[in-house]
Amino acid sequence: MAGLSATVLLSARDLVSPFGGPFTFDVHAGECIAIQGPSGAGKSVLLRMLADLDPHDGDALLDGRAASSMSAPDWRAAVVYQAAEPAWWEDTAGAHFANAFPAFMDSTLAALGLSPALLDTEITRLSTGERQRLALVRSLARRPRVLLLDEPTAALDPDAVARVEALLRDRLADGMAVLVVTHAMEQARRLAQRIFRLEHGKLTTT
Ligand SMILES: Nc1ncnc2c1ncn2[C@@H]1O[C@H](COP(=O)(O)OP(=O)(O)OP(=O)(O)O)[C@@H](O)[C@H]1O
Repeated sequence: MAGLSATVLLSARDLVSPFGGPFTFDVHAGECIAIQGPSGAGKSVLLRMLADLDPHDGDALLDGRAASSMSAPDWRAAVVYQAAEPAWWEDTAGAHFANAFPAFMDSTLAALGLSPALLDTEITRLSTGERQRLALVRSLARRPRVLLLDEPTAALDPDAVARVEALLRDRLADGMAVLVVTHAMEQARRLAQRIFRLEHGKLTTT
């Protein structure tokens, strides 16, 4: 873990769901952990437990503070989960960014190769890859301490994948932690300091 902060940001403590666990591990500030494993192994459930979105036993801690001692909205503002197929509740992507800083929007859209005009396009008319990158913009606009990404580049071409990874590296350098579920071993090797494998309800480090 050379170059990484020694600061533990997020801790999972005996997290258990009907689909796996107990999971106990620490994530450091600025660290990226990739999670791999077969379809249906429970990778999404693990991320959703960390975001306090799925029922579970055990607890998660942020800066040593237990999720169970915080309100769900406060926890989820700091520990942000991005689904593999994120939901949109307004007609356009732009309507989801009412509170985002213009400078953040300009630089983040440019970094991801997205035209600002896409913000005014109906969500249903956007390509899958455009929606996937706009979902990342939406997640980052919340300024998470920990970002939980569920297959964030599954719909993207190699250039867009490289842009996403570069943007994540920038945020990691600023101290954000990332847990990313990815089936792409090469991506896991490029981004992550540690790679976890989830199979038969158990986590191992590869
Ligand atoms: N709310 C739920 N109710 C019932 N079963 C669920 C629920 N959520 C997840 N599951 C089941 O839990 C198991 C793990 O699902 P999960 O989505 O975490 O798998 P995954 O490892 O992310 O798979 P994939 O790589 O295909 O996305 C699956 O068998 C799924 O059907």
